[in-house]
Amino acid sequence: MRIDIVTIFPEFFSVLDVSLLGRARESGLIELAVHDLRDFTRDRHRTVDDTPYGGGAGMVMKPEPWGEALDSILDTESIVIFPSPAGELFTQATAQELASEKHLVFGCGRYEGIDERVVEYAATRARVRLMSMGDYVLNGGEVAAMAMIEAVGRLIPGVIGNPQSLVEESHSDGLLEYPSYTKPAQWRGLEVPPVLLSGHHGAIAAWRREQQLERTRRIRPDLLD
Ligand SMILES: COC(=O)c1ccnc(N)c1
Repeated sequence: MRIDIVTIFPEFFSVLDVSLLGRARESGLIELAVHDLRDFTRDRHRTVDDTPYGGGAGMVMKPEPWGEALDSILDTESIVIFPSPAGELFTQATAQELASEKHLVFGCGRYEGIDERVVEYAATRARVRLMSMGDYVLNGGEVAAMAMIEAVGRLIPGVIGNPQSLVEESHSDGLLEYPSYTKPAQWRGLEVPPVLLSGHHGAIAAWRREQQLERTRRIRPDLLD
């Protein structure tokens, strides 16, 4: 998979050089490039924003630099993702879906957002989706893009060492994950549930499933609708 990110804070993504995704990039499983939107400006001050038509507080990102940036990146297989509080909710199912794409392009907005014509123009060149991480506002799309890149990247075959660990985690089967324990068996007067020490795999699987259902009912009943 190739991932391109357009942002005015390219240094924000240097963290993607380390850890899991860093290794995935070294192994060629993921090809990632970060583009500074200001490199696509034509004026001396490398201006990326201006006042909003119709008035209102704040500034809007100008369309011209975005047009030049997207023209240099997009191909027919690209899908452009604009992180936005006005987007569709990004879920594990979305991550699974995007993990099979060949080319993800993240357009990270700042200020009061990006001129809407950028989204309209991008849609003439590629598939476009606005994606939200939940009902809250951030200062820019970078944090959301980072979360989506991690959520998607870890699902790409070969990125995670043991693919089985992807099967038993929260939301992979629509439920919250069961609680996990490791040594020591007693810690500060707290015990590990005895069934987990029983070696009885059937009973352990049944207990874990019940824990998933109980937790989901208690914490995220909406997932059971
Ligand atoms: C500027 O972007 C945001 O504020 C944003 C992006 C994605 N999800 C959100 N909940 C907010």
